[in-house]
Amino acid sequence: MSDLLPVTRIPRTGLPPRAVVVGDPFRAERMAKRLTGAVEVAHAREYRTFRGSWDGTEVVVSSHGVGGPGAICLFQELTEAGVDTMLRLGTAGAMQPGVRDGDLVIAEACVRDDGVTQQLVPPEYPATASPELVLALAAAARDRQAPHHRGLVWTRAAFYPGLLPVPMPAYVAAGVLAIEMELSALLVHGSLRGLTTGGVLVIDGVAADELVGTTGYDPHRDVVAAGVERGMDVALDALVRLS
Ligand SMILES: O=P(O)(O)O[C@H]1O[C@H](CO)[C@@H](O)[C@H]1O
Ligand SMILES: O=c1cc[nH]c(=O)[nH]1
Repeated sequence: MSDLLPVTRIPRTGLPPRAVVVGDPFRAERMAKRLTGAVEVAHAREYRTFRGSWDGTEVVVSSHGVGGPGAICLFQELTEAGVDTMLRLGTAGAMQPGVRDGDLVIAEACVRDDGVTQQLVPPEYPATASPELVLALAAAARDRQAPHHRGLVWTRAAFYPGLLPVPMPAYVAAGVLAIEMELSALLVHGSLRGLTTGGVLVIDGVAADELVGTTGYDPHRDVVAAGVERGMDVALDALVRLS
């Protein structure tokens, strides 16, 4: 058997047990630059994996790309490698007034529209974050004075619209805070494997009807970049708080 896992090329042994996972491989690299003694341990496809330490705690930082089906390959292989705590730092569109660009949304649970976990477990099964990670994230955000909200997130597989109506008004009326694409896959995977999992998302625009019209979505703005920088510190601090 190879010493490397098949999809991500992560070594099967030797990784620390706590990880931050992000969508964008460049975000993983930027985050690794914050760590002491960072080394890249794997790079295959959209999956880049680093290890290093933050405030004396050894951590993994890994990218999972866009979309639940690809992301869950990383979550599975990190689990095979011995990681037992995974925290997603992503971006998301706001769904409620008062949830602003650059704010953090700490997920308590997700709507499971991820396009992959329906093939693993019945759709009624919940996608919930580990409460200790929710509280650690909230405490870290407070300490960093990062504007933040706690609540429900909609994970949805389709980014660009198609022909079918999107149930946005119902989920807005139901108080869902933000929409993104991978977190429920992580939370369901975590529950099925007995892991500690959670997520913190940086708001990068408003998820209105025109949500992902190619002119309406611009995550490449200073207000989002500043939020991502805060989100990285908050995510790493939360992992340290757990240890
Ligand atoms: O910024 P990341 O972590 O990639 O998260 C969000 O951004 C991507 C869409 O642009 C999707 O992956 C979505 O979940
Ligand atoms: O899925 C996503 C991610 C970021 N912003 C959005 O509006 N949607």
